[in-house]
Amino acid sequence: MRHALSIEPTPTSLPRAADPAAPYLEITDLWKAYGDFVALRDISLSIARGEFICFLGPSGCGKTTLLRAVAGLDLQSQGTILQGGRNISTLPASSRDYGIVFQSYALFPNLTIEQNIAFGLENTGRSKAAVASRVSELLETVGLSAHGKKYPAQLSGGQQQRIALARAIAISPGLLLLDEPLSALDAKVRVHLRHEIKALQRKLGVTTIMVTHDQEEALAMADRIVVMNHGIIEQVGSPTEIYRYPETLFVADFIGETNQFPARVVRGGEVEIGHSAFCCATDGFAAGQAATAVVRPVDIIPHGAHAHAVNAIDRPATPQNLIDAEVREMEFLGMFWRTRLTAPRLGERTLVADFSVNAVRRLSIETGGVIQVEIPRERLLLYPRSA
Ligand SMILES: Nc1ncnc2c1ncn2[C@@H]1O[C@H](COP(=O)(O)OP(=O)(O)OP(=O)(O)O)[C@@H](O)[C@H]1O
Repeated sequence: MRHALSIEPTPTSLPRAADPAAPYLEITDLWKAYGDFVALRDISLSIARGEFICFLGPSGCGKTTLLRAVAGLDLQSQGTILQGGRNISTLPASSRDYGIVFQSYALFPNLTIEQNIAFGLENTGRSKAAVASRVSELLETVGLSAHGKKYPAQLSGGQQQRIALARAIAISPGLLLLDEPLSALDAKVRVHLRHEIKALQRKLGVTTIMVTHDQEEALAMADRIVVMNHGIIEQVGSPTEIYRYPETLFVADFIGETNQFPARVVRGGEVEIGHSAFCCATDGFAAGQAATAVVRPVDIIPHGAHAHAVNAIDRPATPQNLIDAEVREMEFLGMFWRTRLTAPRLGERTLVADFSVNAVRRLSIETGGVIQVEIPRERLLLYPRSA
């Protein structure tokens, strides 16, 4: 067993000669326990210089614990962390090279905005004039030049968070850590600030880790997402990889929406759902194996009533995956229609499908109507299920 639950004294080494191909942050075999409870279990992760990484997962999965280990705010029980080739595993937070932004803006209420930003700069040996010039540059960077003389309470939540960001990047840290920085803001400000943070990160090229439980935020902002669950990493990948090719049922379910059906592999390339067989990739599954079949509502393709006909214009790519379905409910969600369908071939279960406004109009889809829908072969995913 690797998880000896004590802090391993790891010597702090001098930085290695910079190798541009080497990861900027390298976490290896990291464990964290609180008493008997293991919060992080054998985490290994490499982050490239300049990457924007999101730690994403449900409450309690360990994402904040991992961020705090990187920051030196909570030491890991075991494992190593290298930053820029330097072993920082046991360095105190004050000796590490990062700026951090928390969910609660954590600005000093009795200091002006300028003084808040200047705070971390004043002990860096800069002259007063250099500090003032850097502060005004940072205020301009976050678009709040007119507010330098105000106090935090005189700014909105979104503005305060931009100041917290300016303060975090003031000393040009090697690493920017963002702990749910947008969670306390209302939806509109959150979406706006998302773009600002991403643009700023790109401009500065600073390696960034953001903790979030908001999948949309992670998909919109991250170069790569680290999906966590119960103290382990379930998958690391780009937003499209995570969304399109979830490696586990947990990831499929946590990112985006899913229909899930109990299924059984019939033979290579074919799976039985409800009362009939559908085509899908069955790599790694044996004939007869129980599985959970997953398809996203947005991936279901509506077809005209006669899509089966040999000369039909919108003939499906996989005719075997075309099913007759009755529209039980329709809900207009602004950008699309969410429908609930029943289909004899799927048995008792309801299939949720999202159709564009155009498709609904073009195919005259309405509640009570019978349509044909295709479950595309490449969008039907299988995960192991205990029988
Ligand atoms: N100081 C502590 N003592 C004991 N258990 C802790 C401590 N800090 C965290 N934990 C536990 O470790 C687990 C991971 O906590 P962590 O804060 O990392 O989760 P999280 O993924 O960031 O969740 P959230 O989104 O709710 O903040 C949780 O079960 C939590 O209860």
